[in-house]
Amino acid sequence: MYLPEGKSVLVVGGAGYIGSHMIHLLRDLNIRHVVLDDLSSGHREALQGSRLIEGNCGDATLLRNVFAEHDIDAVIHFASFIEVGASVRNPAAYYENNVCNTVTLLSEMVRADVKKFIFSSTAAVYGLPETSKIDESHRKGPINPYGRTKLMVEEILGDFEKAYGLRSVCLRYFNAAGAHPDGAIGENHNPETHLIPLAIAAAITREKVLKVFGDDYDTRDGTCVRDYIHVCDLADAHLLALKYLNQNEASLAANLGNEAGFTVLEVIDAVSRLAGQVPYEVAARRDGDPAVLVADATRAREVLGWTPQYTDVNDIVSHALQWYRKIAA
Ligand SMILES: NC(=O)c1ccc[n+]([C@@H]2O[C@H](COP(=O)([O-])OP(=O)(O)OC[C@H]3O[C@@H](n4cnc5c(N)ncnc54)[C@H](O)[C@@H]3O)[C@@H](O)[C@H]2O)c1
Ligand SMILES: O=c1ccn([C@@H]2O[C@H](COP(=O)(O)OP(=O)(O)O[C@H]3O[C@H](CO)[C@H](O)[C@H](O)[C@H]3O)[C@@H](O)[C@H]2O)c(=O)[nH]1
Repeated sequence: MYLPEGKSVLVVGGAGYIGSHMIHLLRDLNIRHVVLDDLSSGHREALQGSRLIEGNCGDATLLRNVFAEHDIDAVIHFASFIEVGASVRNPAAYYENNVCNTVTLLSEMVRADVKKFIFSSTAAVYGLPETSKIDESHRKGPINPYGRTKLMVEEILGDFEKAYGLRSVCLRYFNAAGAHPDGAIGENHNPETHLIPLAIAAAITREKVLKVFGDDYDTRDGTCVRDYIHVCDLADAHLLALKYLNQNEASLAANLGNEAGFTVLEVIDAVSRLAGQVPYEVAARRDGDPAVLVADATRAREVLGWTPQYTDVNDIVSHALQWYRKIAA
């Protein structure tokens, strides 16, 4: 249903946060897979024994060997640099890794006649929202280099489909959060910039005060609203995207979010209830932060048949908390 008999999926960036949850799911379902990751931000132990080829997806020679040795039917591409602020300070590194290396990967796929691709895109391709919920037809206007790298790859994918017949599913995640409920894997970024793990660390260690970036936005309490989506629900959507590419002739772009927004202060409240009081102070706005980002994920539900399982923010926070306690122990 997901792959033709005997074939494998290549998971690029599978040792990272979201990628490792994909690998966990593939292993649970006995779906053949191999991981390519340069471990620039990923963790070998997050693979829990799945096969790792250590290397960069911009290395054409390595890719040629990977495609020659493994019977790959599809590629899921999680590998990229992910920090909006760093992309503003060092755009060259972001265009190099997120765009140039991806073009090399795509070109080697075409050379090896591998024509199915699932891409980690982002809500950041939309830029400043013009509607309360964002659907896929919303105007694209990224406001930082990170978002532009993702939109560029989406456009490149359109050209590769026309020219070479390479089909893709671009999954535009909103805010990935949470950890595997079995406690085995979770978010381990260094430096960590994401709200939920930082709020948990502040509550547990009480060493650092969480900075709330702005309380003068036009929202119900003045802080930014985001759509937090559980990382296991993201992994499920990739599986459905594999099925989609196996059963359809078309490409697709789909939002992945819970269609509900939480303010920064509401997230702090949820963390405070589960982990203890979060020490915080209001700081200046962070550059490049839209006030509200909430998904309309109708297309993922209707076309892919996706139903998120962990829609309660308390589940998202409690899974992240369980993971935090494990790595802090
Ligand atoms: N975390 C989020 O909230 C979020 C939201 C929207 C989109 N995304 C996208 O999802 C993807 C995964 O995000 P994440 O949070 O798991 O990030 P992550 O940094 O945890 O994982 C990325 C993985 O890719 C690897 N990698 C990076 N460049 C590589 C290269 N050139 N060759 C081989 N491996 C390479 C890293 O070592 C790491 O294991 C990224 O593309 C990101 O842009 C993430
Ligand atoms: O210490 C912090 C960290 C975050 N925030 C706020 O919390 C919200 C969420 O911030 P995150 O850094 O957790 O996530 P982002 O919304 O900035 O970005 C995430 O989602 C984007 C898409 O919406 C991109 O894909 C990006 O890669 C991904 O990290 C934002 O309003 C941010 O200003 C704080 O107030 N204090």
